[in-house]
Amino acid sequence: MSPSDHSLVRLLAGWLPGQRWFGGKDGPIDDLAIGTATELHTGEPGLHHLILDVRQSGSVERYQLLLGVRRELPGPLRPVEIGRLTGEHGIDGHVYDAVHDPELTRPLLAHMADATTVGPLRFRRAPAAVIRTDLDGVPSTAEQSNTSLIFGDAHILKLFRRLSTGVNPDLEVNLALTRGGSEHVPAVHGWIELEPGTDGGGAGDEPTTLALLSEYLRSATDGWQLALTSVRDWLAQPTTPPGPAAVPGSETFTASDAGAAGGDFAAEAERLGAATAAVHRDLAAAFGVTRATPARVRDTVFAMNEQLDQVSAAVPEIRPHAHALREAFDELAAGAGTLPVQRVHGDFHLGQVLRTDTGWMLLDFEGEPARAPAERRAPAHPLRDVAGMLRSFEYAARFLVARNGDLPPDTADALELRARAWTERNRKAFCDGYAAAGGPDPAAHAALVRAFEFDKAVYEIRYEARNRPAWLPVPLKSLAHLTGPGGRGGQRSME
Ligand SMILES: Nc1ncnc2c1ncn2[C@@H]1O[C@H](COP(=O)(O)OP(=O)(O)O)[C@@H](O)[C@H]1O
Ligand SMILES: O=P(O)(O)O[C@H]1O[C@H](CO)[C@@H](O[C@H]2O[C@H](CO)[C@@H](O)[C@H](O)[C@H]2O)[C@H](O)[C@H]1O
Repeated sequence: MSPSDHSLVRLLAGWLPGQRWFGGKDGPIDDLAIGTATELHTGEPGLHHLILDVRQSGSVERYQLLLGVRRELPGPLRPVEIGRLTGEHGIDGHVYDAVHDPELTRPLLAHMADATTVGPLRFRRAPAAVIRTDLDGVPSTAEQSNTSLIFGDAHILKLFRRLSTGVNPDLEVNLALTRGGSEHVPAVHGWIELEPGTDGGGAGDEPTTLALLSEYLRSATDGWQLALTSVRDWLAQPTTPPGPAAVPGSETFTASDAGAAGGDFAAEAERLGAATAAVHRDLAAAFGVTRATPARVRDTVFAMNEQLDQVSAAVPEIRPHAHALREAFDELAAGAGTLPVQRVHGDFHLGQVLRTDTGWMLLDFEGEPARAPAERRAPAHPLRDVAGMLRSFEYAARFLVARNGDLPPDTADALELRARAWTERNRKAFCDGYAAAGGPDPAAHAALVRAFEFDKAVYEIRYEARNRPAWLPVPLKSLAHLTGPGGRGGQRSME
């Protein structure tokens, strides 16, 4: 296959915007080129690894793809067909997203087990890891930005879809935490990387991480699913009698009432807070703690305002909230003292935590996919992660309320009250667990937490616009609550 295969390029340009992991849905593709093409499996079916250079609004992003080629496409693979090539550059057959073809997933494990190099691709096995080569991979159905393949009950391979030059922080941090003996992260089993110099440069001698193979935590359920189950239970509590009084005690309905419902999540939220504090300690031990001067804190606030400018330009619906957002950012700048900063998770939310038989595990230290690699690695105050998780409680409740569509106003108000009660109860439990386990007390740093939460909400609006436009109402609606009267913008009393 040659990088100048125009038919393939045309097919890919039409196919990319429909993929969950494509982060450029907010604008057209101006140009697409195949950066590297590496044949990983010859014959029928064939397997090619592609790196695509996608130009949009003047900048180029790189995406990774495993392309399968078959003369005849079996029924189960038809939905993932990209198109058909008729002899161009020796390809005569159907091309498709190969992560859905179990036959083509085994070679990936075999290459990692043997630590081979194929063209610019280097397959690596972690020291002491045993990689099974007799398992087929099945794509995970979890809600995620990349694509993960699950190999039996042994391994999970995350294929980073949008590539950042250099070692991915997910690999870097997981290796460091595993080495330090952290109990809250799955073991690294291997990875795939791109030789330095083959990817447009920019990172000196550092290879670019393409995929991460980890221990598969088979008994685990992710926090997002657990939280949704709890919210669903709570929202479905019978209401009596119908009509305006349908909300049980709506005027006096409190966060503690939410605990009376089935599927209460608060004890889990508290344990999750404790696990988060433990991982922050492990991260501090592995990477150290430094102190950010007031000038650096003001730089952080500058970056928050800058992100808001960018998002306001792209998503006009955020503009009515801009003033309240800037007030919260400026309050942090005004009171800026010296802050302890360290490596943090960087994109902490309920989809990044797994409840196993033995407790909570933390995943995906990649940072926010929409940020530049240097920003993702930058030390931050650990309450930034706490704020991320607090947003996630809000998301879980609001996601299900949004799913109910247009409801009569009374019913909508009732659901809103219930959702808020669930959110408050779990936010508090999480913060209590975090502080009790030795983390800085969120209640004692309200301005900091608020600024981080608002900044995360702005980030989420951009993320949803680019990746999942159908979800955009979730963070937008929560902004109205956050910045409105009685929202967190008005909760100065915590300090
Ligand atoms: N080691 C693991 N064991 C079991 N499930 C996992 C593991 N790692 C990830 N998952 C599942 O995959 C989902 C997505 O993983 P994540 O690393 O957050 O991917 P992404 O960065 O693409 O969002 C998680 O929410 C979880 O359900
Ligand atoms: O998991 P990723 O590292 O890819 O993070 C990105 O995608 C997340 C969604 O998959 C996104 O998280 C947002 O949606 C979650 C529900 O799906 C919610 O729990 C989070 O609170 C919310 O931020 C994340 O922001 C993004 O970086």
